[in-house]
Amino acid sequence: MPTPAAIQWRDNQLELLDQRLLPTEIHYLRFDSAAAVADAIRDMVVRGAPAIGITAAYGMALAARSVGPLPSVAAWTQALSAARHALANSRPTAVNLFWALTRADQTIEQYGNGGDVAEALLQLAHQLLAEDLAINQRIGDHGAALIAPDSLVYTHCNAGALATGGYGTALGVIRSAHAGGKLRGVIAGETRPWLQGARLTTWELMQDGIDVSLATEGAAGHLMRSLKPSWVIIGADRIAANGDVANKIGSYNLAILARHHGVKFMVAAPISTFDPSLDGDDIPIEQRPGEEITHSRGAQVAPSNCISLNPAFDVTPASLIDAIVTEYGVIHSPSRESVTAHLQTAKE
Ligand SMILES: CSC[C@H]1O[C@H](OP(=O)(O)O)[C@H](O)[C@@H]1O
Repeated sequence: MPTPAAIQWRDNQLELLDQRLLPTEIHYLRFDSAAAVADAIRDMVVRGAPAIGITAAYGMALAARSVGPLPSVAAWTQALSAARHALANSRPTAVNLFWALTRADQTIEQYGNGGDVAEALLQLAHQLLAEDLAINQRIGDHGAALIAPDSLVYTHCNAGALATGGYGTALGVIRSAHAGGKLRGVIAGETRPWLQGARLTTWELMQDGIDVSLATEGAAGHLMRSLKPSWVIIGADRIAANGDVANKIGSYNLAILARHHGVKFMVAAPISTFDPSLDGDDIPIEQRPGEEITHSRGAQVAPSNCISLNPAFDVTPASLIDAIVTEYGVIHSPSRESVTAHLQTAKE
């Protein structure tokens, strides 16, 4: 059975697959307001950089639809600015969210406050959702071309269909490599504290019939040393001008281990994940509630009032990355110069 859609528009309402319940329960929540959508992003009902961006676009469409026919300019402006503020403050690291809001701004500017804006924003969200699937299939094929036959690969967190408009970025590469008969197997790191690897990635790959083994993050060094995977393949939440990459916490650890063990390191992401306005050291890193560490699936696993540190992302320097794969091709040995050149190619 293919992975169910993370995002869908049905019966004139936004439906989000509640990823907090996976893999044991498939349940969609329905949304009719931007504020509720912002809460869903913050609470990780939906997660994953591209999926967050697409969902934010639907949130803006819901805000425009909520204003009703012939609103006053003040009512219109208040509704859309409140929606944009709530969505922009839901999660800080995935730049796709802000890229999608910019696309919504452009749509609103193009239509003014006429009646068509709600429909135009809804069509924008549909377009971003449909485009993302095609983009991921291109990313998958570009990345799979780098993988030699009979390869074992390691992946972290979930950069799959559930994190995108479908197919996935890192898992898109894995799906395309599997389709090409190149994979000996996949090791999926569980990815504490939210367990995207254990709960989402193993679930996606098993449903596709792809040989996947779940491991704790703590085992990564031992497995690289003993099983010698060819690649570590991850997604991204923000790629900076100098080629540094923000991704799920633990990615930086894997990059250091990979370099030490001669394992190549690949980042798979769409162009909408690039942020040329800053370098890696300036990427905002989301700090999430300590309860995500002191409790696991509701069960307390640390002393009450235990002080905890829960950064949701880290930044891997470009020097530890062998390839960044986008829908436009591959940036080998990323640097400020090669990233700039790639983004220029994408604009042409
Ligand atoms: C396809 S990008 C997915 C990206 O997002 C994940 O973070 P989160 O689950 O907290 O949204 C992780 O960083 C993945 O690589």
